Amino acid sequence: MFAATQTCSGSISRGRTMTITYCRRPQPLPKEQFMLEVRDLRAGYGKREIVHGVSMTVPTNGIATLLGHNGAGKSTLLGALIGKVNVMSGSVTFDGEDITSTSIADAVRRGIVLVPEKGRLFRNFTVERNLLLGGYTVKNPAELRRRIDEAVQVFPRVGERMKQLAGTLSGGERQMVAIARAMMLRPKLVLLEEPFLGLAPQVMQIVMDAIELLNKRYQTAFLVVEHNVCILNISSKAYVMKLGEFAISEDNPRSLLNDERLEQAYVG
Ligand SMILES: Nc1ncnc2c1ncn2[C@@H]1O[C@H](COP(=O)(O)OP(=O)(O)OP(=O)(O)O)[C@@H](O)[C@H]1O
Repeated sequence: MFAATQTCSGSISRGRTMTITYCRRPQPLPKEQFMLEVRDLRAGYGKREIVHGVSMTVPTNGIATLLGHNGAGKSTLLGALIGKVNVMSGSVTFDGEDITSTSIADAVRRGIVLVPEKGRLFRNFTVERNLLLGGYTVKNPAELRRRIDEAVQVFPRVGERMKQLAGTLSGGERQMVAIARAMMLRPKLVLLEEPFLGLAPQVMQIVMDAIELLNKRYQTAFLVVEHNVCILNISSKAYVMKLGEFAISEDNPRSLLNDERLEQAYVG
């Protein structure tokens, strides 16, 4: 549902000049349904602990957002969820099963896909080949083609660039292909790292609309790491990280747009 109710300031840490003129109301979700549940997680590199005992949930079919200043530990936390970063203690439950200290391959097999910052496409492959590689476990060619067609419905621009080398795409197009590629496996949970990074407002809006559409159409849950607070408009849960801990945990993310605690968590 769309609601032209208030404006939304842009990135807190990278300037506050952007204005988005409408907001949406996230659908309320039953509180006890979690796709991902993290309990007292400590994680880091070698003996250096970066994430200091955080607990969080990503609602089933929901969009959770993780905000926080540079170096707060957001990427480290994401990495710990999928076996990229060492978990020191605590637990991670995904879709009702314990996956603490899982491997990346196991996380993918279970339906968790990471879209890293800037998408990390295969630059020397066409857009089409990137999408085909994204669906590498889909053995039925007709099904694979159907999924590409559905990706083009969500991102018409991706359809226009199908034969173009990924390395020649614009930043926005790259982000669209990266998300489309992640969706090829119809994951249960997508971990999205800074999807709005460097995007113009209109392109950012296209990407945000697509996240919301994919979430609704495929019941895919998203955990989005962002600096741009506009993501709060489509979020059903939000966390703000500071120095490896959560300074804020919020069930009504839009309320943070007018909440001094958000700015405090960044600069205080
Ligand atoms: N591979 C690594 N080895 C050792 N330390 C690391 C490694 N990756 C990150 N760090 C350290 O962990 C801390 C948190 O970094 P992290 O990338 O998780 O923060 P972030 O919140 O994602 O920051 P940003 O918003 O800038 O991406 C930083 O002090 C960083 O130097």
